[in-house]
Amino acid sequence: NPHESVGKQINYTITGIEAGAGIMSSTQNAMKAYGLNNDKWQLQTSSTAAMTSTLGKSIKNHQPIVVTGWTPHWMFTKYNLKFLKDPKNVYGKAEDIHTIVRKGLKKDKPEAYEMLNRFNWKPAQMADVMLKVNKGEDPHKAANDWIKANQKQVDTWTKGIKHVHGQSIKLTYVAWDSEIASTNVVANVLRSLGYKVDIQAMEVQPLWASIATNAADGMVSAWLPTTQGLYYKDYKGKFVDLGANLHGARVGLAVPTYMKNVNSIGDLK
Ligand SMILES: C[SH](C)CC(=O)O
Repeated sequence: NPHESVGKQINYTITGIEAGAGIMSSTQNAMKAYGLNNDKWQLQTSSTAAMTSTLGKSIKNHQPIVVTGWTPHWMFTKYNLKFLKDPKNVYGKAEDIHTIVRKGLKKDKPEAYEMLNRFNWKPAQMADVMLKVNKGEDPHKAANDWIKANQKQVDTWTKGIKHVHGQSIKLTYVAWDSEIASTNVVANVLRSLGYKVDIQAMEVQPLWASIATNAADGMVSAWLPTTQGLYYKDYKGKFVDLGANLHGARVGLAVPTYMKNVNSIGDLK
């Protein structure tokens, strides 16, 4: 019933992803900041796959829904979505995705360090690989196809770095479509330098712990400064931040564009 408050229409539920994701702590902050925090409101934790499938079903049935959303992500190309304005700037401005490596990597594996330090690409390029994977292509192959189609740019990440033999690299990541794309591209480029590369998916907290405990060599999944700012602070001093590998990402609450009268997070009340 369109005359009911939006909150009532969505059963006071914001459809989220896995609990430890930075977007979830930002959303809890947003619910407090915008007064969506009485006992009726809930932030549903599930997984990225469950969130995108619930989103797809709601859109198919033209139903109202509010999800934790981010770009680059295929959900913004596949569906007509809009971010809700965040006048209190709880989610932060445009986010960057940083490359984080373990202390000591530069000394132990200078070639891998150098390549990881140079890795950088644009949101549209990440979205390219993501869309191929979403269409069912194997991530390793989708990454390889992208590398072949962008060989000149990829060569700038390895130019002058000598080939290695008999060395391995362990990359960790979170199985968000965005990081499946970036981690597979980086893994394939490291393989082209001669490394044996193992990539392992996990939740955000173990991801940061894997670098801080030297269990892994590096990761390209750090959404900063706001989204994973808590982890950055918790593990300060136990990792090396190689800076942004992608600028202009964005995190927030998103709704289908057919929810005409909802344009700011405050409109949900
Ligand atoms: C789901 S966003 C890509 C990143 C995060 O929430 O930590």
